[in-house]
Amino acid sequence: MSVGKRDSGKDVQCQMEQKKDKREKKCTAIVLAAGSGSRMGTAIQKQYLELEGKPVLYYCLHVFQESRYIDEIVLVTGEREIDYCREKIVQQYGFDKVVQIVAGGKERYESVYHGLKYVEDGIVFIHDGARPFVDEEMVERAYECVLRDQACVVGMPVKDTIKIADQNQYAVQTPDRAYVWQVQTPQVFDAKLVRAAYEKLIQSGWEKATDDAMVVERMTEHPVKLVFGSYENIKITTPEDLEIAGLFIRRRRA
Ligand SMILES: Nc1ccn([C@@H]2O[C@H](COP(=O)(O)OP(=O)(O)OP(=O)(O)O)[C@@H](O)[C@H]2O)c(=O)n1
Ligand SMILES: C[C@](O)(CO)[C@H](O)COP(=O)(O)O
Repeated sequence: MSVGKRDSGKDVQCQMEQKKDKREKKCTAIVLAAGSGSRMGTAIQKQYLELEGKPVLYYCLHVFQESRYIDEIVLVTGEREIDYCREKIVQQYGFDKVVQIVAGGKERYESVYHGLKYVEDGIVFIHDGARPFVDEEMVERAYECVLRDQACVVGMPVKDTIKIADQNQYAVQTPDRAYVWQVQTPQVFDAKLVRAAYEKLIQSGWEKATDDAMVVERMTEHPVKLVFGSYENIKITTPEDLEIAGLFIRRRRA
């Protein structure tokens, strides 16, 4: 390697360190892995299925473990999977940023609520353990956005035309797709804001929250900013998603 090249490598390293040093807030990732995976229909829950030699859950934990933004990880699993996760995932792959492994609830929002109890103030990244393709650039975009807006979610503009249907499955509306996004995770918030929203949600008894942005929107009216995720940041939900995920990983390795 030439001296010039080595110097520019040093510069890049130095810039990265400065960026890290400039970080203003502690960041905790809550990784959700307490779902039953009913739509996947496999005997083993989808987050533990093998994907190119590693459990699905491994991939996002690896990204957060390596991230220069994430300080700690709270892993939320089923009560019966806590020991398995500790031994076969956290210890086996050396994920030492995992500071808690806690039992989740029946619904996703209950699992988030349990996880939030272990988060101190700062910033919280709430992420589906069934989304293996979060990456460092996405984490960075979300981090920069949350510093300004206190609440943001990653997602992508939809590619298809969307129809709103009535109960009889007749199309009743076609929203302008320039304003329609499909949201993903991580969903990233100021910890105090999202904790207050979840406290209110639990008190309200409302049971229809399918993502965290919805909880913040309804319970606090605080605006939630949309940040670009990626079209690869899929959630493993049904069997074909696992095949697609395998393809993405093999392509990256090639
Ligand atoms: N009670 C729940 C439900 C879901 N999740 C997690 O939230 C993410 C997104 O949920 P989803 O894909 O709906 O997972 P499942 O509930 O497992 O799947 P299904 O709805 O098909 O049963 C997953 O990482 C899942 O493990 C969770 O931690 N606790
Ligand atoms: C949070 C989420 O992944 C955003 O797309 C999604 O809403 C989870 O919903 P699910 O019903 O648990 O799949």
